[in-house]
Amino acid sequence: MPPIIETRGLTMRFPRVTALDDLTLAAPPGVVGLVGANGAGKSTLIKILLGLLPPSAGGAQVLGLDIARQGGEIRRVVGFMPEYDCLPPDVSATEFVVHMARMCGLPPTAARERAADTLRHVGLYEERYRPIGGYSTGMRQRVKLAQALVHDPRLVFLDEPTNGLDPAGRDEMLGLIRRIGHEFGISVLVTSHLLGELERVCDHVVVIDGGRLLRSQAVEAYTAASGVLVVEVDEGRDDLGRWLYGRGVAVRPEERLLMIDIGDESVYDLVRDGSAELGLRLVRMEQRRHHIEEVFSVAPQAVPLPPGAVPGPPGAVPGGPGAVPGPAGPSAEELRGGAR
Ligand SMILES: Nc1ncnc2c1ncn2[C@@H]1O[C@H](COP(=O)(O)OP(=O)(O)OP(=O)(O)O)[C@@H](O)[C@H]1O
Repeated sequence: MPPIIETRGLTMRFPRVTALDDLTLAAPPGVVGLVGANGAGKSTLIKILLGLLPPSAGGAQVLGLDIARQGGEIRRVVGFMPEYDCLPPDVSATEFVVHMARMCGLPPTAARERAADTLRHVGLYEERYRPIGGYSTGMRQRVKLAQALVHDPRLVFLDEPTNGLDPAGRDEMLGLIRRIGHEFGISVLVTSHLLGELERVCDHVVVIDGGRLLRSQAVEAYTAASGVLVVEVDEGRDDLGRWLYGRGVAVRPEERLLMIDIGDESVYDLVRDGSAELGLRLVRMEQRRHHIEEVFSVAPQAVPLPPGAVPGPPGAVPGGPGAVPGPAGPSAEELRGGAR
């Protein structure tokens, strides 16, 4: 399937900052996440893709349409939910969304029908007749989403749609985004500075940092199995660690668990045998999966053992290939808190 978005060397220089720096990427149809810390260049990219802001250099296509020459056509087939609140307080959601449908060229009756359907789809019912000024943040986000969908677009750009929502509102919004992509068949480009939430709803995630592309790949590729085996025993963690270490296994403790390098398959048998020989109850043995947050971590590091946990010569615990990445780099929460 052809990409929904393709950029080539896209660059946007403002007088004091380069917001996008030679960005080349291709995003497939489906739900695509665009993640980056505040100021990474997400909103700038959306404005350029809508044909509203001419880039300093490079080019892009959206649904095969060229941003430099076909901005109007792009905006006809793409819906946009902006990050910031831009709703008139003294009209109702129905009036506003009907108005937006009319602006997109729908005749009056079709505009009213589409507005009613769309507001229902985003979960606004009786409230839709009340003035927007009295709405909660969650309701306002839904109105912004409805106006992005009312002209039946093939693709929607959602800029930070979970901003300002409480955990329940966030879950509902994420559920809606998945439905838009998977039930309504509308491709979605959704931005967030929260990596974890994109992991839950997206098929593909693009990560940018300081206007540069860090990574663009399917979500499964971010969360592929790592080379680390996680083992939990109900007691005797250190005994098992020593036992494994004595047989040449690279092992280190982490909280109540043992992290073991999967050198080869025999390590599974060794864990089983060690637990049996020591009379320990094996609670868990599973291959650790990567987290999407690790994109922002620096190179994997060895984590030193707490004194006396698993004895061995100094530096014996391996930090080579397969070592669990250390807690370096900003976490998702730090990314979130960074510039708010
Ligand atoms: N019109 C403008 N003039 C000058 N600088 C701008 C302009 N628009 C954006 N910038 C700068 O470009 C950089 C990228 O901004 P952008 O809004 O695209 O980031 P973002 O990833 O969407 O972050 P946020 O979530 O905070 O909006 C920032 O340093 C911002 O200050």
